[in-house]
Amino acid sequence: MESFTYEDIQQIANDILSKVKCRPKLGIICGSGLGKLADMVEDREVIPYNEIPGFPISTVPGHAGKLIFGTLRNKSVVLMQGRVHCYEGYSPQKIALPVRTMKLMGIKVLFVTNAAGGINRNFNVGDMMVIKDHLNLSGVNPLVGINDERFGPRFPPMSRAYDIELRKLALSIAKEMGFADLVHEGVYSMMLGPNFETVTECRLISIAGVDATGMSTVPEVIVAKHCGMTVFGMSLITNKVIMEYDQDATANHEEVLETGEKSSRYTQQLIAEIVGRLDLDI
Ligand SMILES: O=P(O)(O)O[C@H]1O[C@H](CO)[C@@H](O)[C@H]1O
Ligand SMILES: Nc1nc2[nH]cnc2c(=O)[nH]1
Repeated sequence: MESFTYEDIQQIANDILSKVKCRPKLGIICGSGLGKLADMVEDREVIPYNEIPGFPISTVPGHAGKLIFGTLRNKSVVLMQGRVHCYEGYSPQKIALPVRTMKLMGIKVLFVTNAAGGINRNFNVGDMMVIKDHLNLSGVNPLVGINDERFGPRFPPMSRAYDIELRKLALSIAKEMGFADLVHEGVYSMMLGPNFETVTECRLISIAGVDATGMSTVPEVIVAKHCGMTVFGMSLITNKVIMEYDQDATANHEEVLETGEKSSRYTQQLIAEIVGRLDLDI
């Protein structure tokens, strides 16, 4: 099994920090088609993943593969403009590496975003979902292997993974900003992918209480919680999943990216506003 020691990751974190002036406490992971979040960052310092020895490289369209350091609403941040997924062939441990690297760079709060298919029939394309919990249907877990207590405990709890105060803040900001009708709260599920769900899979997870489905985020959140980070998660609903047998329409990545292009404006505004109000001295 592929594994990375605390010292390996410390080395990567030190290498990265030696290249930038910024010392962020907040990390943001941009989902498919959500890389535009990086446009809000000022005083940028950019490092492509392929210039970071040991870092995984994004291979999927819509994931630029760059670390962007800078300021957002006067807060020092680092953005992952693009993530990696297990279906790209990376081990869950490799998926975990950027999050642990952020931890050892001093990140205390992690925002994770993703593009997801709407399972909840009340969700429309372009809506957002503040994640309140997740269902790991991927069959993988980045914490499998020897546990290094310097990261966290062998058996971490995963209830309340998504910070309740940040969830409340996001919903109240959406109300204040006049787009509360576009923002829901719900449960995200992760399938391994890369195929989109079958009709039966969608019906099953709907019965299980899932509101949106994707192929990412869960490994990052598990690792972030394991190492004590505060986590906020948000999905952009880029498509409605296919719930009827023999329906003509099919899910596709182009639609996912198109919706990201058209609708990520509100996601950007919401995230910027939350960041502006964060107390990062925690
Ligand atoms: O979860 P993110 O990276 O946003 O991307 C989602 O969109 C892609 C499918 O269109 C999959 O990678 C799925 O996980
Ligand atoms: N698994 C999955 N991932 C997605 N990413 C964006 N839309 C979808 C979807 O419908 N299903």
